[in-house]
Amino acid sequence: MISASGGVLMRRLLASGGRQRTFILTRVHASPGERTRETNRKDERRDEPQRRISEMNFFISASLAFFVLSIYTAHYIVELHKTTKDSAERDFVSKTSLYVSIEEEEDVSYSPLQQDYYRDSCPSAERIIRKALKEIYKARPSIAPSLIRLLFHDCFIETSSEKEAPPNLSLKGLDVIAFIKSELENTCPGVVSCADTLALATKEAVSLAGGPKYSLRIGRKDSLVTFKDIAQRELPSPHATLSEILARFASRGFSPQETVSLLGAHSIGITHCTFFQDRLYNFSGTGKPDPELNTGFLQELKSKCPFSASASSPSPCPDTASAPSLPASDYHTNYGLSSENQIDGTIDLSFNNEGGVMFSDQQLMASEETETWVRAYASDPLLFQRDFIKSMVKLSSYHVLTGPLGQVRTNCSKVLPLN
Ligand code: HEM
Ligand SMILES: [Ca+2]
Repeated sequence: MISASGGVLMRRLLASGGRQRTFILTRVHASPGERTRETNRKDERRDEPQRRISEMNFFISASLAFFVLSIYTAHYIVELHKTTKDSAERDFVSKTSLYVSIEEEEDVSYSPLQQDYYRDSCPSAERIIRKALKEIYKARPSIAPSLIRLLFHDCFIETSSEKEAPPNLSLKGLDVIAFIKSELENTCPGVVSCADTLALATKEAVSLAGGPKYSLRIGRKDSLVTFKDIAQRELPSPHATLSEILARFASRGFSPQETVSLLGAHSIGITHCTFFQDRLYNFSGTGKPDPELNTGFLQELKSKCPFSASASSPSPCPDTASAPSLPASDYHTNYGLSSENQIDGTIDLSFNNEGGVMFSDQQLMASEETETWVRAYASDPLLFQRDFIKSMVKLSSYHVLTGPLGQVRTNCSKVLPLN
């Protein structure tokens, strides 16, 4: 089993080994002192076509190094399979080896899921998902970051149907999952869960955006209940401090290192101005900008996100500081509408590839441990890729329901906000 899946992994990695890629993440969290060096390049990234290019170049590495890693990984999997007999021994081996495979970790920790769960019931499932997403991505490349974010929210709050929960209402990509699910229903009615559809579609999205390919075990079931209260409380805020962020992730079993790797996802996609406006105009109630923002960067951000009283004054909603993942106005006036209907401006999360635009991202530089990982990932794209994938697999498998514990929804669109 392990060597077989390792072979698949290897073929997939090799298949993508020839592409030229650019690594974007890494300057996102660079220190303020380093920001000025790139200020001359920033204007190039402002318009939409440029944004798409940066999305497509999501994550990466020189193809040669990528190649080498994939070979080592596959080799390691094969060797491991030959030499180990039980999981305790495998555990030992994986802890002492430099090259720990994603497959291996998944095998030990998430056994209810399987490599080929729909082999008999819906053999074309993965192909249907891949094909649909490829088409959609061509017309709408922003679907890639949207799905990655959707997966994070869905896994973090443990159910796919928090339709009444404000933080999820603006989540883009739900429509696409509903569409892909309807395609699956045409071929294999009632077989493939919404949770697997999302996990597999997100895997494709990462790859389409230029990120690494990975394999994912499947067989998730959909939840029978919603967790709207959990949804409101448990999603981290863009104003969260490092200790708050680490605590949220730790309570779900993610180490600081894994947390940093996951937040590398903020190297693609957009954020609304609302989520960092206080850093520009009224940081911590001082009436002044965040001193961490250097002058040039601050001016750029201000020109993208002009002062808006509602965003900069203390929130009328006491919960907003600890919970929301969408603009405050969504909470209070446009409840239920997509954030795309907002007047609020947006900015690329990779804007300038410099300091973190969101306070929560910048916070990763606030402790030695997390800063070390930010720098390590910034200087070693392969390490980042590998750890990001491992964390995505872990996230995709967090608290999954399997077997009789869950259901297979026939219609994911019931989680759509406007239905
Ligand atoms: C401390 C934890 C996190 C906070 C506070 C946070 C917050 C946010 C916020 C406020 C936005 C902007 C949304 C908008 O304006 O529409 C955003 C976007 C995004 N987030 Fe996070 N996030 C966190 C962790 C994560 C993780 C773990 C992932 C994935 C593994 C992720 C993936 C994304 C992506 C890809 C986008 C861009 C979405 C798009 O362009 O449509 N985030 N996040
Ligand atoms: Ca969920």
